Amino acid sequence: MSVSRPEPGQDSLDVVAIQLEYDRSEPYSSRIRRVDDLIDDAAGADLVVLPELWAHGGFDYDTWTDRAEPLDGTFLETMSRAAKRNSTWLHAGSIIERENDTASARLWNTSVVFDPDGKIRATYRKIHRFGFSDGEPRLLTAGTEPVSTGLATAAGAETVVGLSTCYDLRFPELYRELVGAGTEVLVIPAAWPRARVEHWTALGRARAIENQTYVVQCNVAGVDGDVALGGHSQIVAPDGTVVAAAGDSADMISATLELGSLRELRRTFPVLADRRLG
Ligand SMILES: O=C(O)CCC(=O)C(=O)O
Repeated sequence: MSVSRPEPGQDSLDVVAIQLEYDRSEPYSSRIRRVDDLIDDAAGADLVVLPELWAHGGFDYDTWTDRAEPLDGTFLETMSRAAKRNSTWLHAGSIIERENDTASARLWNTSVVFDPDGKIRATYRKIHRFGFSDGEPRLLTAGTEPVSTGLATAAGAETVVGLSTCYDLRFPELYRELVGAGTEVLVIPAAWPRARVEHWTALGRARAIENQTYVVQCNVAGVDGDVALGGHSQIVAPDGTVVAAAGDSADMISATLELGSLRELRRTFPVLADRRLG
């Protein structure tokens, strides 16, 4: 992982997380067009975040092989144009990424981050696959590399964003690695079920507090097949305060991330420096 640490400063970052709701009757192409318009509604943000597998369907396993795309596929081309049109950083959530056109091609659950020129600046293949003996472990290859990326705004703010996806949230050791690489903002797209939504909100706050990072969690609402999704996207400050929160249905939440305050907290309450293991 190669990232540079930002210079200290009183920078801030305006973030919007778009909590989507969809059902399987909505055609794939219409869903993409609808979300493309929603990205325009977030115009002015420095960073726009979408949920995990929102186009491909978080639990729509039977469609994954057909819908899977390479990183230069048409769906991500649409996301690239949206980032460029709005001059925004866009975390496009994740896609089912296809390795190549062969029948034995590997598939990954891959998050993709575009810069305001519409260029891919980071991709992250989900390391912890959800489903135990079914779902992701059955269909997808696990990622192996933690990924973070530098992010700079036109106004001069600079930070490092650490990537992870949904079930990863249960594995705190991943976040320690990301923080070791300079991460100040954790972005976590998800398709997290309603049955365990308390875990989603509590673990997001825990990751923020223990790592002294902002945490941007973007979930899906509604019902995907027979799975009720949890919604409750949230943006958490490094002291654990929830600064923006969504409810049970489609929503757009926003917050200004005060990077100067984060750096001040780390300076005045330097718990990360007291780590003894790893
Ligand atoms: O950990 C959980 O409870 C949900 C995880 C999940 O739904 C996923 O990673 O897709």
